Amino acid sequence: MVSIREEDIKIPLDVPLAARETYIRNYMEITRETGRMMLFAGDQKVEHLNDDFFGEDIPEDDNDPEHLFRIASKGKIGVFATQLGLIARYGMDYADVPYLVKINSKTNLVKTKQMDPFSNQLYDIEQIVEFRENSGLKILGIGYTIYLGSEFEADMLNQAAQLIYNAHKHGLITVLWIYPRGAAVADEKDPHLIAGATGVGATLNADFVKVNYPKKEGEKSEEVFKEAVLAAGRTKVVCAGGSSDDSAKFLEKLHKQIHISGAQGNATGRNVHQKSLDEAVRMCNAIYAITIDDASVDEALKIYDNK
Ligand SMILES: O=P(O)(O)OC[C@H]1O[C@](O)(COP(=O)(O)O)[C@@H](O)[C@@H]1O
Repeated sequence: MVSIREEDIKIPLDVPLAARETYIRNYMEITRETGRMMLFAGDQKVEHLNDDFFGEDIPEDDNDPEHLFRIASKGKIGVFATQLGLIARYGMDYADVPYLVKINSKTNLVKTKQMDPFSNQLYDIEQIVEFRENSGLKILGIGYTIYLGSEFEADMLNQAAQLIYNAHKHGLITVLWIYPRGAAVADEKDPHLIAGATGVGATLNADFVKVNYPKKEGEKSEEVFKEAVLAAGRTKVVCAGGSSDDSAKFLEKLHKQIHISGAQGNATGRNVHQKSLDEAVRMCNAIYAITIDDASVDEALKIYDNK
């Protein structure tokens, strides 16, 4: 198992003295004292409407938002990311879950070819901090999506910068989802562009930046992804999971992202929740084993197969 000590954490200098202890506590909890993050992404009810939750090959359980909370409480995770509204509705029954509030979201109804994407901020940090105090829940961090290259890029960069500055003031951990997208973007998964995105995450002072796994004809993703990890410097890089894949293939890919590319965790949604509760929990535990316990793919598969 990889582990870090409190003194290993490079606390960003916009965290004021009074919030340093909270920042350290949140960082240790979100990374389970390893420096790596396993983020369970449950923000798709806005991002993809009901497409990810209902339909062929998706178990009925998934159509109920509580499925996400059941997984987050029964499975091993670092943090569960979703919108504040869902946390407020279900948090009383899932008080042990570590939460990350996704501050902006947009649906997939307006297509990129119709209009460049813009995801506006839903809450400010003062409200998140108020919610943390009123609910007593473990609100460890915030997340925000930037569509780099969109004609609304400047607004999203500005909101992200302000949110991170204010979040750090209160000791909250910050995760940026950065997806190059819009008319100006020819290839969203171009490795060099993804490296540009993680570099932007670093300049905005995000603790973690979440990107799509790069793809390049004739190259291995785990190799070309190294550019993005390096470009992020002290900001840690994690990958989105993408649409549901064969579980063994997914775990192998994750192992390579961490051990070949240098990613510091993962941020997975559909590959976990588009399963029955029992299978989703086993998948969480297998992902956690690779991310946090440094397990091999075989060891993780045994956990997934319940052997
Ligand atoms: O690329 P898209 O379709 O906008 O997807 C965005 C979604 O992907 C995620 O970043 C990761 O979720 P998945 O693991 O299901 O891909 C979600 O947090 C977000 O809702």
